[in-house]
Parts: sequence; C-alpha cells; structure tokens
Amino acid sequence: MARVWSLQEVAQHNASSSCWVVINNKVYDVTDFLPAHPGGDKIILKYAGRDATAAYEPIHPKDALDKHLPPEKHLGPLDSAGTDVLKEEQAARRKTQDEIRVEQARARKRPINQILSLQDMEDVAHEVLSYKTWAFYRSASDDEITYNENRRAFSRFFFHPRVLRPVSKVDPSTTILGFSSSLPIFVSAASLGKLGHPLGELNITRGAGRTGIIQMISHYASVSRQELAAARISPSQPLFFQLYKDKDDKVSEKDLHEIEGLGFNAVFLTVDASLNGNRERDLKAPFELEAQERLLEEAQVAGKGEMPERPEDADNKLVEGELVLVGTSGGLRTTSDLDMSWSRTLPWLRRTTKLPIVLKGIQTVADAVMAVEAGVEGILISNHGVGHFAELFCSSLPPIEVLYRIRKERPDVFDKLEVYIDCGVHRGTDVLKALCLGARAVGLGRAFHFAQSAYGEAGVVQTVRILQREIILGMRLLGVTSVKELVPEMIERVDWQPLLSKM
Ligand code: HEM
Ligand SMILES: Cc1cc2nc3c(=O)[nH]c(=O)nc-3n(C[C@H](O)[C@H](O)[C@H](O)COP(=O)(O)O)c2cc1C
Repeated sequence: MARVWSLQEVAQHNASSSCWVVINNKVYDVTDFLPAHPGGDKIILKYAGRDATAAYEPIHPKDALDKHLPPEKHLGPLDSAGTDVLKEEQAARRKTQDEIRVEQARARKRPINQILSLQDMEDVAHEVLSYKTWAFYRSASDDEITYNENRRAFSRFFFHPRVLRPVSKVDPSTTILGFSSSLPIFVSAASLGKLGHPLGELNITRGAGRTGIIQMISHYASVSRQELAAARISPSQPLFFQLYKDKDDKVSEKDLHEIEGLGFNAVFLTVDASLNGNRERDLKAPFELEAQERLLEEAQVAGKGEMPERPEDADNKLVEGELVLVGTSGGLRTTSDLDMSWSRTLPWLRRTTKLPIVLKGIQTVADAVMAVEAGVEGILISNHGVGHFAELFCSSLPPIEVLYRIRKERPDVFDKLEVYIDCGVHRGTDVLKALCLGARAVGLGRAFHFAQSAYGEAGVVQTVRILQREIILGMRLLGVTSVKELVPEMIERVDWQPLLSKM
C-alpha cells in the first residue's frame, strides 16, 4: 500500500530543490520535472508544497502526469485530514469578480442561430470567456501590429468576378495532402482548449468530423491525443498533428510514434515559434485581475471607513536582473529545440515518420523554396497569428502578402508542394483570395477556439456553416463552380489601403 502524506509534510517541499504538489488529493514530486515543464518552472513553483489542482486540472490532458512523471514520483495519496482541509478550503472559496461576470454572461448569451459571422462568434466569446483566457486566446506580440495587419492585408486584394457562367451547382470541396475536405479550410493548432470550455479540443474534433473538415491538433492540446483520436466521428476522419520539436530527439520520436499508432495522418512541424513573442495582453492579465479584486475589497471596506493596507514599497520595487514575466503563454517551450536546421532536422523527421510532413510557420519566399528543396509535402505560411517569432517581434509580414510574393517570384513552388496559409482569416472571401493566389487551403486558429468556448461543438459546426455559406456565395459571385477554377487572374493586389468600417 502506498504511504499517505499530510499537508504539513507536503508543505516542507516548497522550493526548486525539492518541489511537491498535490493534484486531486494525490502527492507528486515534480522537482526533476521542473526544467522540462512546457509552461516553465516558475508557474509550478507558485504551487510548491501545496495543492495545485485548481491551476492544473482545467488545462492539462488526463494522461499528462502518467506520461511525464516516472512512477516513483507519484508519491501516494494525501491523508484524510488533508483531504478534508482542501475540501473545506474549496467550499469556503469566494468567487472572484471575473467568475461572477462570466457566469452572468453565459446565462444571457445570444442563441446560436443569431450568430451570422465569425465576428459575431468572437464577440460572444469575448463576453463569456474569463479575462485570463481571453487574454491568452486573443493576445498577440508587442503592439499587435502583425495581428491587425494579418487581417487587414486581405482587404488589399480585390476580385475580378466573371459573369454569364452557370453557377447553380457549386462544389467547394478539395483534398488536403490527399485527404478529402468538404471546404478548403482546416483547423490550425491552438493549445489549451479547455481554458475556454470543459470539453476543449474534443468539441473541435467532433465539430470538424460532423462538417467534414480536418483538424490539426496542437502538441499542447489540453485533451489527450488518445481521447481526441477516439472522438473521431468515424475511423476514417483525418487528423493532423502539430509538433514542437523537443531538444531531445527521443522525446519527439515518442510523440511521433504515439500519433502514428493512433492513426493521425500528417505532421505539421512548427518552425516559427521556438521562442515566445512578447504577448503583453496575456502578460498583463494577472495584474489587471488583481487590480479588479483590490477595487472590490476597497469598495467593501469603504463603508466601514477602512482601507486595505498596501505595502509601503508597492509602487517602488526595483526589478533585479532580467525581466521575467509569466502569462499563460509565458515561459512556454523551455524544452524546444532551438537548433533545428534544414540539414539535420528534416532528414531526422523523414527517418522518424512515414507521415506526410508540412512546415508550419514559413514566412519568406526563400524558405518556401528551401522547403521544396527539402522535399516536404507542404508548407503553411503563418506567423502564428501573433507575429510570434521572437526575433522579428511584431513585424512579420501577413501570410497573404507572402503568398502573393511566392506567386509573383516563384510560381513553380505551387507545382511542387501544397501551400496553405493561416492568420487573420475572417470571411469566406479571405479563403477565396488565398485560393486564387495558389493556396490549397486556409487554416483558422482562434476562430475555432472562440467558437468552442462560446457554444461547444455546436459553435464549431456553426463556424464551418458560416464559412461554407460565404465560400459558396463568393464562388457564385466570382463565376466559378469548383476550387480549381480559382486562379491568379481573378485577383488583384492594390497598393493603397481601403477604408475599413470595423475590424
Ligand atoms: C505537476 C504539476 C503541474 C502543475 C502545477 C502545472 C501547472 C501549470 C500551470 C499553472 C500552467 C500555466 C497556465 C496558466 O498560467 O494559467 C501550466 C502550463 C502548461 N503545462 Fe503544466 N503543470 C504541471 C504539470 C504538467 C505536466 C505533467 C505537463 C505535461 C506535459 C504539463 C504541460 C503544460 C503545458 C503544455 C503548459 C502550457 C501550455 C501553453 O501555454 O500553451 N504540465 N502548467
Ligand atoms: C491561443 C493560441 C494558441 C496557439 N497554439 C498553438 C500551438 O500550440 N501550436 C502551433 O503551432 N500554433 C499555435 N497557435 C497558432 C495557430 O496554429 C495559428 O497559426 C494561428 O492561430 C492562425 O491565426 P488566426 O488565429 O488568426 O486564425 C496558437 C494560436 C493561438 C491564438
């Protein structure tokens, strides 16, 4: 029988030299795991020596502890006195202002049939998501210029619609890497789906299956890969896997064998986000929430003529050494391979997996050409939706502009591999513009997180239906009946910025 532990015993292991945590009334020694934690060691150290269930549970896949901690680090259960104390603490916990706001917003949410555009969906998500989750899902690098431009760039491309062509029968379906897709769109990998909805990425797997589109599952999905594979609507529903290459090849080899065993159909190797960009909206969330709570406390004591004490030096603390900030995305990818290269990583990946390989995060014509030379099956032109690439900070070119440059400078690329883009896609017409320039399909990241957060699986289905309607309507207005007929002659880029009413 495993030994039981008291809260006092756990509390003694409250430092990086010996760090224990309690999760669901079980005690874990995570000391050796700290440097490997994908969310960074600091975030775990916040809970060192105490219960971490509330922080851990909502965002980690069920199998995370079994997969990453060797059995001897699963120390055993908490004793019954400890369990009772935690239960009492949980029952006595006061709801935060933000939790109350979210509950009220969920209760008066618009019915889903009133959601007619992706912007409507995003507006509901904004209302019903916690402040912290919204900050993480919506945040982007530095001044968010890339984020805004990703979207605005589509407006600089105009169509040349053709008339007097029969369009009563329109077929917007295509194939992606040989797998059928009902529309030329797919779900781009986004982590931590459970922050937005208890079922998280499961909503997306089911919604994608029901509507016949393909989901790329994040390396850091908050639902286990096993559960997601099991949630497929049929065994033939394709699933793509997004890989963050670990600096230890063996760790990534294990990931790849796992997903191959589960029947995944392609690997998207992320090449643009080994380091996190500076996502200030996300980083500020904890401070702003604290300020909210403080205001509430101040309001509560104001009636009694008391003010809560503030430490004397609260406004005047010197920051020693390097500035280290931890939002939800902060410190991520501490285990990333920062030495990936064309000559080493791609041959390694080809040797390790039989699945088709796509490079996610290509941002230049030169790298698109190198990808052709490397013999991969596809490239996803992307700046992670956030101008994420740390060295470029917030100044990555919008993917539609990179696509345009490839079309102009190296159109041969499109004959040699499949080209996709993501970032900033909000309308069916955005999809059609990318297809005219030669993209095979277009990915959406945030849109599906917003949808599943707001309405679960139904939200995902509604998002696909909205895009389907807009794509079919757009094809009719362009005078085409299949995606093959969308060609560069149907689109023109202007060098002025159209006026936009709302973004
Ligand atoms: C053992 C105790 C653990 C604790 C207390 C813990 C806690 C946390 C916390 C608090 C965050 C940041 C989320 C936020 O700021 O709201 C986080 C992020 C993360 N954790 Fe853990 N974690 C633990 C173990 C694990 C394990 C075993 C894995 C498995 C790989 C894991 C994977 C991740 C990932 C992938 C993220 C970051 C996701 C992202 O930002 O995209 N964690 N963790
Ligand atoms: C909240 C969030 C989480 C993300 N997580 C990942 C991830 O785990 N892996 C990855 O390769 N890309 C990730 N991305 C980037 C997306 O795959 C995609 O490139 C981006 O969201 C596309 O832009 P869009 O959100 O404007 O559609 C994430 C993006 C967001 C906004």
